[in-house]
Amino acid sequence: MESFNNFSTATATASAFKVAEASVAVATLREFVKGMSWWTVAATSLAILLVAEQIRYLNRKQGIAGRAWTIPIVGEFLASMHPTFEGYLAKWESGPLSCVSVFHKFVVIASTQELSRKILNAPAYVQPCVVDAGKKILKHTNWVFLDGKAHVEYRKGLNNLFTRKALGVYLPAQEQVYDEYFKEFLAMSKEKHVPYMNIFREINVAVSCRTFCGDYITSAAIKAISDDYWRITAAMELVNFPLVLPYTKIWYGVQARNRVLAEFEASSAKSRARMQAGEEPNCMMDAWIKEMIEAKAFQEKGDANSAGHAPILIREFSDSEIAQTFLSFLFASQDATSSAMCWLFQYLADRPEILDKVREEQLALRDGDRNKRMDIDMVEKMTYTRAVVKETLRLRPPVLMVPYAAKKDYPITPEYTVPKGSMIIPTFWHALHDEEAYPEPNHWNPERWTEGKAESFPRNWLVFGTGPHVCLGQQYAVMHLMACVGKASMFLDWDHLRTPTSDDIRIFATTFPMDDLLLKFSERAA
Ligand code: HEM
Repeated sequence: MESFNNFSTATATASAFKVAEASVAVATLREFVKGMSWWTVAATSLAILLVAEQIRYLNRKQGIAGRAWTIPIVGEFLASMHPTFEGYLAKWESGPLSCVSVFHKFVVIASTQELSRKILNAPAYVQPCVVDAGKKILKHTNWVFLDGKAHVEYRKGLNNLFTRKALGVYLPAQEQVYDEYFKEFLAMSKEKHVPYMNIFREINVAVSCRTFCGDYITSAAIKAISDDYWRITAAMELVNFPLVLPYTKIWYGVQARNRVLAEFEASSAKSRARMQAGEEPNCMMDAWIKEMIEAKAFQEKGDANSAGHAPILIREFSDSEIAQTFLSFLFASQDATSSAMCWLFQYLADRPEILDKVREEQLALRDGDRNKRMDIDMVEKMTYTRAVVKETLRLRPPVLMVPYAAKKDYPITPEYTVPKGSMIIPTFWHALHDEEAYPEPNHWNPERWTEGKAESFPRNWLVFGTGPHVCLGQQYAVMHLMACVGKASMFLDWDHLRTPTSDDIRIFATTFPMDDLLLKFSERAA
């Protein structure tokens, strides 16, 4: 007890001294400031803040690559407004871990396969980071913002939409869209080469809407969604005005989002009625709603579903939740799939000997009859066409990086800890251009997937990410690209007008040919 009292007295005395010291310091500072003009006070405060900013930056940076000092206040904001591929590459090549600062945000970039995989598989430390505009457009209630167990649970309920059986159900609607658009391709570029980047964006919206909503959605509504989607992409800026004021980009984006959601919600209601009437599913909404109905029946009566297994009822989802989920799919798929389609048509036009091999495979799979409709068995046997798609995705990955946020201090290497609150970005370029896995990595060589050793390096295949947030639609995306280009090879010839920038990469959410891809289509003789 005695020693406790002594300790308390000593502590109280020390505290009293500290208070006295602090009061003296404040008084001295006050005297010092008194002799200064307001301008001097303001300038001194600013100088202190700027020095503190640099110290903070250096403390976070430690030994990793990056500027020796950060640009005051804005950091690398201006460079981030107009990103170039060459700028990104220089950053990735500067070190396995590098950093930038944008306003107050500290950003760590990982460029090696090992570090990128490590981040994507570290849900205890990181979670996906969506720009502020993303939350406004997709709505805060969207499932993509869930983390940890809640995310895993929600995702489980969506896996059934991408099974082999389900993918087969969506194919007829997809093929119908290819038929319609191929006619448009022929009409559009009859006279001369035209830029196809936007046209490919449009066909991908149409394929997505038909796959998600089947015939519940009209062609006019799909066209409107395609136009609206531009507004959604345009609103996705790194930094937006914080309020949704009328006639700003973000406001147009939110209006567009509302129209898309209204269409998807109405489709979900129609699908629910048709599935409740016991009809066959032919789109993703049908597949989801049918699974829910069957799971409920199983809970109530113990009936196995039509596939003979006991379905799991995660929970019942409302039309509004279903619509929001499909909005997230449209958001996740639209730019990436359009990017892949551009490069695919470009490379095949530039290398006719490879296109000939695709044609040979496609015709053989149709037993010599190019009019034969596709089914899942046929698509699965497209070995060479798959190699062409994979090689295109490898050489020109649509998604170059995925921003994550550090939930807590993250000791990513023995030497470096990513500070809590930083943005941390795994990147994919180096993994996908690794000399060992892909000799001559800048050469487009589909054979590396059939005869070469590319398939022996699954850890390098980061096109669709990895870990708990790995792309949900990857099988569907590859199947759609194979089916589309395979069918095009049967009915269309296309010529690419090469320009000096055809192989350069334009960053527009994803990667596109710098010259917007100038193509001319003509009908192919039977
Ligand atoms: C070539 C086309 C595509 C590419 C390159 C691509 C790539 C990616 C990447 C890199 C991620 C992040 C993975 C991670 O954080 O580890 C992702 C996530 C996602 N993708 Fe894709 N994607 C494509 C097409 C699609 C399609 C067609 C759909 C749906 C129909 C889709 C749905 C999603 C969803 C829902 C997520 C988030 C998953 C989650 O957070 O759990 N993607 N995608």
